[in-house]
Amino acid sequence: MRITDIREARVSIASDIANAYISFAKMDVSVLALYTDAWVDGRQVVGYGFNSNGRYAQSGLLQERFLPRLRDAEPASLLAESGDNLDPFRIWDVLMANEKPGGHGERSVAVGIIDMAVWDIVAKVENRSLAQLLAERYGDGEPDPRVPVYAAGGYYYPGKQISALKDEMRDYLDLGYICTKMKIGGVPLAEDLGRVEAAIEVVGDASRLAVDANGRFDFRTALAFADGLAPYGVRWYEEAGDPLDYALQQQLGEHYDPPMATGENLFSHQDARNLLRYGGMRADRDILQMDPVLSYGLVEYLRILDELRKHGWSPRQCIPHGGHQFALNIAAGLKLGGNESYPRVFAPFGGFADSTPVEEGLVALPDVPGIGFEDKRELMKVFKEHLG
Ligand SMILES: O=C([O-])CC(=O)C(=O)O
Ligand SMILES: [Mg+2]
Repeated sequence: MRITDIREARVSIASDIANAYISFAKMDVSVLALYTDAWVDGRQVVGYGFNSNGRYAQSGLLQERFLPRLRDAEPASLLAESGDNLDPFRIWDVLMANEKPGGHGERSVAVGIIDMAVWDIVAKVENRSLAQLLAERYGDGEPDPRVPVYAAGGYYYPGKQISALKDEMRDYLDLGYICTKMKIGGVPLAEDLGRVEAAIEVVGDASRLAVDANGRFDFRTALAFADGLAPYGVRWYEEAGDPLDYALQQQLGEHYDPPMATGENLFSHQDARNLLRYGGMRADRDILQMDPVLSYGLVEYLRILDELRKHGWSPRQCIPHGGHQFALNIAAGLKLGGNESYPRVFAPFGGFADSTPVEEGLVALPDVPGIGFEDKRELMKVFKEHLG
């Protein structure tokens, strides 16, 4: 078996939304197709990958460094022992040859995109969903049949009123979600608390609403928001300060008892380990959001989960960032606590398979080999248009 063609393209997901830190006016993603000479059930096996929102397309790193390494590798060096499927771990080593440790930058995103496409292929060659494959290789044989998902949104839009935020939250409930998330930190505390109250009014209970500051706050502001939020009892308080400021996170945890969440901007098992060592995160309630695509792919995410276990954490405390089907398969197969979802924003990369609507906050996985993109018509259209 071999990879016969590699195609990558940049696709815009620009919109007029903003969180407390960035505008998405120029946001884009890389999409990738790896063609192979393998055929299953009369179909050529093609693996697809893309990066989650929040980091830009990785065309430069992919075209100049990582895809040439994949192209130039001896085909047999990419294969599992059996010789009839790819080996994601061997491929990871090929991609990361001559890369120094630390300073991960965004190469972790480029590698994650390739890793997603590789796992799509591996599961398709085995003719089962990635969730099933992961449960068989790393779990107890059976994936979770349904995964809890929450609707992420609640962004700042130009001129957006409280009434629009409420409409948005209502829309998510109508789509079958029970829990949602909204942005904070883009306006003064009092104004944000008004927005939080309005959202709670719609979702019905503060425990169904998470809030996300996107790393905006210094310690004093993080504490002021903590004091403002504490009486409500929101589901979690996400990325209060800079993602690498473990001391801030640790001190926040001493003041703020309800759940905190962070990790979407930690891109390696070493960074995740530092969070567990120094960030004061509490294994009985806090949520870890490392995103398998942004952080060097599933190969590295498995190392992150190993670190978690060593530090006494259950994978059930992980709810990955990104709202993509790759993480949904990982959540089901490795029995995480849930997955993010973007039902409206970042379409068609957000949301899940067409045949598995969200019901009561849970989503099933389609019975489709691989990651299941073939059951997501609008996304397949984008792949076909840009990757042939
Ligand atoms: O606004 C963003 O960058 C996305 C984000 O933080 C999230 O999904 O938690
Ligand atoms: Mg976030």
